[in-house]
Amino acid sequence: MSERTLQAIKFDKVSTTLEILDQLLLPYSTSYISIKSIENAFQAIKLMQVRGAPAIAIVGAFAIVVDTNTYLKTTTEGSRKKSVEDLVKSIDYLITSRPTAVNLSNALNDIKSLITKSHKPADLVEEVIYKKIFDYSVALYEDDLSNNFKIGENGLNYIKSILKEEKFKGAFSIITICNTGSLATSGHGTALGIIRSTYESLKESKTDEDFYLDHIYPLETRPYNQGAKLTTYELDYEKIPFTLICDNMVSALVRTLNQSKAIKASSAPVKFIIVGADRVVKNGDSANKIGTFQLSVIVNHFNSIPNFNKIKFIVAAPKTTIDLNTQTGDEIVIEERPANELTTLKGPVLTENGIGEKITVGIATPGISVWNPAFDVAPHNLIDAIVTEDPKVFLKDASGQFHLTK
Ligand SMILES: CSC[C@@H](O)[C@@H](O)C(=O)COP(=O)(O)O
Repeated sequence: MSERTLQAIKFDKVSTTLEILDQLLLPYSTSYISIKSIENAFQAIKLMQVRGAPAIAIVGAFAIVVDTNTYLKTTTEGSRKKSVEDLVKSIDYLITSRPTAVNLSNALNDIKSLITKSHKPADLVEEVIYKKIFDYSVALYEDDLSNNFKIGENGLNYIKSILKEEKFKGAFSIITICNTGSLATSGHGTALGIIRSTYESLKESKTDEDFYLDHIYPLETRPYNQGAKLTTYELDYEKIPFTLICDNMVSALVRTLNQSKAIKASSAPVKFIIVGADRVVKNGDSANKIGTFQLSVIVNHFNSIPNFNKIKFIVAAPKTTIDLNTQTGDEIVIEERPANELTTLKGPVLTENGIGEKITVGIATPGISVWNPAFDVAPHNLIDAIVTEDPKVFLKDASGQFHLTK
């Protein structure tokens, strides 16, 4: 295996080059691919070589930078033909690569308005436009990174406050779905960022009276297995103790652990389910990887049992994922993925000598009808807290309503 890394996006400000870690090859091989144009980015995002709401927005923005730079470098002032209208059209095309995550459309619409505010549609693309796109994209990347560390800290403080309020003592566990870590963002991550920050701060009990984070349960996250392939890769890299489970093992795991029975890995009860988001709308309904909704239902079921060890359902996302223009989750467009992502599995042959060629294996009857939504929506009434970079964690008021702000 080539050297392991958690850096999903590499943008070189001096040479104006963009490379992304090919997430379809992880965890078996670490290889970067070069993104040289808007079309390259469209394909990489659609194929999920880069995925995760913040990461696709950043790659989309940097791809416009690279594309525009190449155009300006390969044309002279006299030979330029690309108009602002042409550029806006290609940005609109890039937005369609993945519809559910709002970060991509937010960032690319921001870039469009930056350009159209100062230039008319027929104006030619020139250096001053490039500079605006460059500055915006670099700030998007840097802000995402610093916001993720704040999300981590704010999530940790929320977790501590809940455990103190409950007078909880001893070891606890966390369940998470999909991949929301460094690979899905500019670094550190959102839900996985909270897990990182919490483990860093609460990895061991300082006194018998303390609580500490003992174990993480990442879900496999069918059908694309972002949890099995990517979250386990990140947790293993960081040496955070974890045990992989399938998506359909959550209820059994929670019932076992929270009734003080042990499994081989740990006996620490599950106190938090922490998920990322692709779009958090005005009332707090949150779209995230398919399977997230059922997690919120499971939490609700267990929390309704008297004397059961209570669980909090937390959504972690930067404010760039909040969409105040959409009122409820019913209005969110859910991306549907191709049938073969459910009926086949792709991966390398694992041989005694290491990793062999990549193959596709069938796991369902060929040609059958398949429904393959990439996301679902956890309703706000089943969400306890929405953690952003803002130190004030969003909680519901007495009537069960969130009041989200940008
Ligand atoms: C910080 S990433 C938040 C979400 O984008 C993440 O949880 C998720 O659902 C990613 O889905 P994916 O289909 O892998 O792009």
